[in-house]
Amino acid sequence: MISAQGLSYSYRTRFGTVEAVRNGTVDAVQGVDLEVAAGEMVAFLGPNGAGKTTTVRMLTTLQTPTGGTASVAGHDVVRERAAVRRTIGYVGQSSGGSEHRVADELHTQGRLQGMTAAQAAARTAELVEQFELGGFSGRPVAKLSGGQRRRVDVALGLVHRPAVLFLDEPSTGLDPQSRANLWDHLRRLRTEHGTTVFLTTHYLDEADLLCDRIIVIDGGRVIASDTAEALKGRIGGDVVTLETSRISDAATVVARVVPGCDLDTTPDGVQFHVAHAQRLLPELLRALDHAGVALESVSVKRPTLDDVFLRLTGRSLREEGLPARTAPSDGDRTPSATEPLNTEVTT
Ligand SMILES: Nc1ncnc2c1ncn2[C@@H]1O[C@H](COP(=O)(O)OP(=O)(O)OP(=O)(O)O)[C@@H](O)[C@H]1O
Repeated sequence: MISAQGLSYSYRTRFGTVEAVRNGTVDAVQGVDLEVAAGEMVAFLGPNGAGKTTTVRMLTTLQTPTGGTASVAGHDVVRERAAVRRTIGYVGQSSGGSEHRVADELHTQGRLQGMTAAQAAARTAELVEQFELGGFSGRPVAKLSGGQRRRVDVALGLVHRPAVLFLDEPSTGLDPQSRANLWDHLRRLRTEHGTTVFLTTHYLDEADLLCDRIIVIDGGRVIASDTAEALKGRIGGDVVTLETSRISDAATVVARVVPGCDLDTTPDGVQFHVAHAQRLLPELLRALDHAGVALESVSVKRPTLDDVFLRLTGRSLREEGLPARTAPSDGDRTPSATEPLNTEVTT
């Protein structure tokens, strides 16, 4: 349903503030290959600046790739833009919300998609019911809570019954309850309507709990693609984390007591993977004590997606200080959360 081969995008920029900058360009997406089957719900996971939004904007025809090819439902994203736009819904990163009433926004979107007034009214009623918007469909979108507004955003992206829905960070800024509620709606969309859903996120739990498959992107390249379980299975064994200020001494002791273990240092200590951690801890703790390495904490846990990311990239998705957004290049602009896709966009 979604297919990309060697998809790439380089921004022209006047300010070189990220490591990916080369000769006045930022290589934001560097040869992405991906395949998403009909009816799949896929999370596109990666840290800030990994290239998620840029990839989605190319797949949704909002930006023209500078390299590679991609198609959605068999339509090329460059040569058959209009056909792609008819097939997809796109919900961008959260907007402030308009001053128009929820029902009017849905109705207008239906009319923009070429429906008659009667068809738009019927579709509005359907979506109000499906997304439980009835309690506030007469209120201005801008006056809704973040979770309510996000449901309206998703409903707006679905007015024309697209076969594929793209969502860019759908739950950023939502409280846990609103996020769970949105996830329920997205799950129902897939199970009841067979919609293919492709969402970007940097929330590990969202990718883990909601999606059939996870594609991990980092530095503009896909570094993994599998189910959450299979990705976690790659880690093998328990994850042991030792918090200490004596990081290199702790690493030396761990390497001696658990030879061949996969050892990483973190900002607060060391982390390694081993089968049956509980059996080796007494000996390890004695050795650390003997070496005079004081520990602030010890934890043992089953692998998480963050451990997978740490293994793949050598750093945690939760780390601060990941690449920041550079100053926009000339001609770029940000779409509203539910930009009508039949509007031509210059990139
Ligand atoms: N308009 C732009 N001009 C120049 N560089 C840009 C522009 N937009 C994004 N970039 C850069 O391209 C890279 C990828 O950005 P992108 O927004 O695709 O990442 P992302 O994974 O969606 O990040 P986030 O999670 O923060 O939304 C980053 O290095 C970013 O700074």
